[in-house]
Amino acid sequence: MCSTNATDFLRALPKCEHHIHIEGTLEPKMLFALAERHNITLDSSMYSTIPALEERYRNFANLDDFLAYFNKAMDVLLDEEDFAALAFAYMQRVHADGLVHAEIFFDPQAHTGRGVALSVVVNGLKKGLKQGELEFGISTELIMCFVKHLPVESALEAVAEMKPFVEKGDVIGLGADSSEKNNPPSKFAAVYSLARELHFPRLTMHSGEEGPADWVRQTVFDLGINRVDHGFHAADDEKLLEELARRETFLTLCPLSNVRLQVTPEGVHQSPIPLLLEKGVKFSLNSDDPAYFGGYILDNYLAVHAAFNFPKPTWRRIAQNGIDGSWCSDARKAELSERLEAVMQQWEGKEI
Ligand code: HPA
Ligand SMILES: [Zn+2]
Repeated sequence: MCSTNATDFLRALPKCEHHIHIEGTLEPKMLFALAERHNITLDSSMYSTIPALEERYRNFANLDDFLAYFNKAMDVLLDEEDFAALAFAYMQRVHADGLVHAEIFFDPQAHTGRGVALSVVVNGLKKGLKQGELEFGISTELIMCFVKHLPVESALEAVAEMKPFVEKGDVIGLGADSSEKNNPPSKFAAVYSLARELHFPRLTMHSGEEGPADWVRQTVFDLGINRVDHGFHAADDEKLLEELARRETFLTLCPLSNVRLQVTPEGVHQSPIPLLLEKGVKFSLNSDDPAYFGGYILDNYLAVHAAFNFPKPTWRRIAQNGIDGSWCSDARKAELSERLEAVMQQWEGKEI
């Protein structure tokens, strides 16, 4: 548990989120409501009641167990309005947490594979995000992820299909998510080569969530990707950490996700966050799939504070690194840095 002061301070910190799957914000309540709206009969062996589903979400055995639910739930997302509502609900929720900038993943193959047009997905998401930006002043970007469980050819097609949306600036980058088991980063080198050819401005990849430190090494050294989503197991290799610090590789950590997916089964205190700070590896704190993992962005900050009780200067450093590591304009970064400075001044001399 965190004190009221710590909660207020962490809420006030201008926070940036770089690892959030929009499909992972589909709350059970919205899932059931959309199923009803579209006359979809949910599979009763997975979806009986909202409380039963919430309870099931507390008991994931591993990443693949979670992915079965994550991928099934999306069946209720069908039209532009659904995607817009999903994106706007996320913006509304994180505004209350003090989020100021979000870089948001989505899985185009998971939708086009069900017959939903790519334009429906991107235009719907953009609509919801734009409404949220206007109402709450949160800046956002979209990053497509290809899914590692489908063939490389499918990922190549998905990247090629995204080209017009990248040219318009609607999508700024490529990531990779889904099942890590048996899917080393090197398998996907051609997908990133194509993204570079098509001038995707930004590249990232889920790596080292369940996979070993060596796969983080492959991601950064062999594929030349300098942002790593999770990157958790890099912490098993101190030499690698030193190299990541030297290269200013940015890790997007997800503390509550790691607990729910049994990466840190006993709690956030098992996270290597203090070691990363000591080694100078830059990272942000993120919610990953908040509807499934028991918390949005502030809950993740609070869980880290409950585990490590960091002093204010450490929190300032984490927040500043989150701003500096963002894929927004320098002007936006300067604005957010000023906001951080103002919050630190307000809190000067106060205990957290
Ligand atoms: O944490 C994750 N890892 C891999 N794939 C995912 N898809 C949604 N969340 C995740
Ligand atoms: Zn993720």
